[in-house]
Amino acid sequence: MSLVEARGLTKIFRRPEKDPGLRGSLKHLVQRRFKDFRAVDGIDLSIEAGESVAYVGPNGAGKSTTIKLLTGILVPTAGTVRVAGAEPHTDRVVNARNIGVLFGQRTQLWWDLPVRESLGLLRDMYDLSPAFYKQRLERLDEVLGLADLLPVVARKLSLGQRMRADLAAALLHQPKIVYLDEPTIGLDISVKDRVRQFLRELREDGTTLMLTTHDLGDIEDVCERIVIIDEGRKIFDGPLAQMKDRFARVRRMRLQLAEPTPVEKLAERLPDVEVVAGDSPTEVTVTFDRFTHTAGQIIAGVLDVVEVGELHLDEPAIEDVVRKVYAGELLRIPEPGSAHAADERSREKA
Ligand SMILES: Nc1ncnc2c1ncn2[C@@H]1O[C@H](COP(=O)(O)OP(=O)(O)OP(=O)(O)O)[C@@H](O)[C@H]1O
Repeated sequence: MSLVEARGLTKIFRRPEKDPGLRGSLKHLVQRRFKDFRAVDGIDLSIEAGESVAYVGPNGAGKSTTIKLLTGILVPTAGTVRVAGAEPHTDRVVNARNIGVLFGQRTQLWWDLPVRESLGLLRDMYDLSPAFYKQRLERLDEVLGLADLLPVVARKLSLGQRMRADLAAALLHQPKIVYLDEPTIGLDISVKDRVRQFLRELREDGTTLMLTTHDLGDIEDVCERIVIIDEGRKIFDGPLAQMKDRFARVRRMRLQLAEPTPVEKLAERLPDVEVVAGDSPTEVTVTFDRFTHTAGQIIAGVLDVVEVGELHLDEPAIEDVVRKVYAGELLRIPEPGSAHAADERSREKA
């Protein structure tokens, strides 16, 4: 069985529905109306021990709600969820021992206590033996540079220091899986690098990671797998490289031509494609939509006009794809070659 197993996971919130203005508010006071809203809508998710998964989607996609369902903070409306064999919302104590949680925007440290005392309280809550606690603190100090922070009161820590102390708090009991919500938000580059390096080490130690982030660097540096959700539904689940393949739509080909050729001649032969002259009269760059043209068609079109010496197909940037995810544009991109893609092409042409 996978470490995390969710089947048809669904969370429906009841939202008050009221007409605009004061009149609407007054009416709502006497005659309450509600509407169901599916924040998480039938998600299937399996995560194996040792995996590191980025869980991404535009604002309001349902990321935090999913994490809350997996951590047992929320009870699902429908579907099932098991984490290390336990049902998070019913087996709360067992679940708490198996998981660690870090919310980049909030702290789980006691605000007015030195970090050492917060960690001591967590040690007692998790019932850790003195030997285990000592060995854990040493390990966390090695990777997070914790020693300097231990005597400092949480509210006096800088954001980067607070994040290190919070990571230690989330990891003290050596959980099987750690959920990280925006773990590098607001950190400067050097602290970010340090946190990412630590997350990689954690992964190497065999800890399973699931993180939500808007930061491409976190995804590239820490995760092998990416799950994209939108409007509560999963729209992609696979390796990062595959995501690029599936969603990166615009491709760029740079060609070295056998002889100087006006770009207009090439453009005539390649309608719906952008042809731009390069630095020399024998260089051109062709930008095309991978869903409407293949690289082979582009090369054939150019060869009808002129011989080609060398060509180079640029790798699509993951950054472009992630930007589209956060702009909520991915839903509109159909699977290449699918009937839906053909429909969209004919719609675009029309
Ligand atoms: N307690 C609640 N009651 C009603 N609606 C809620 C509640 N919690 C979340 N929602 C709604 O559910 C949807 C998903 O919210 P969620 O916080 O999971 O999104 P998210 O993907 O984490 O977004 P963000 O990137 O902005 O944090 C949103 O439309 C949000 O308004």
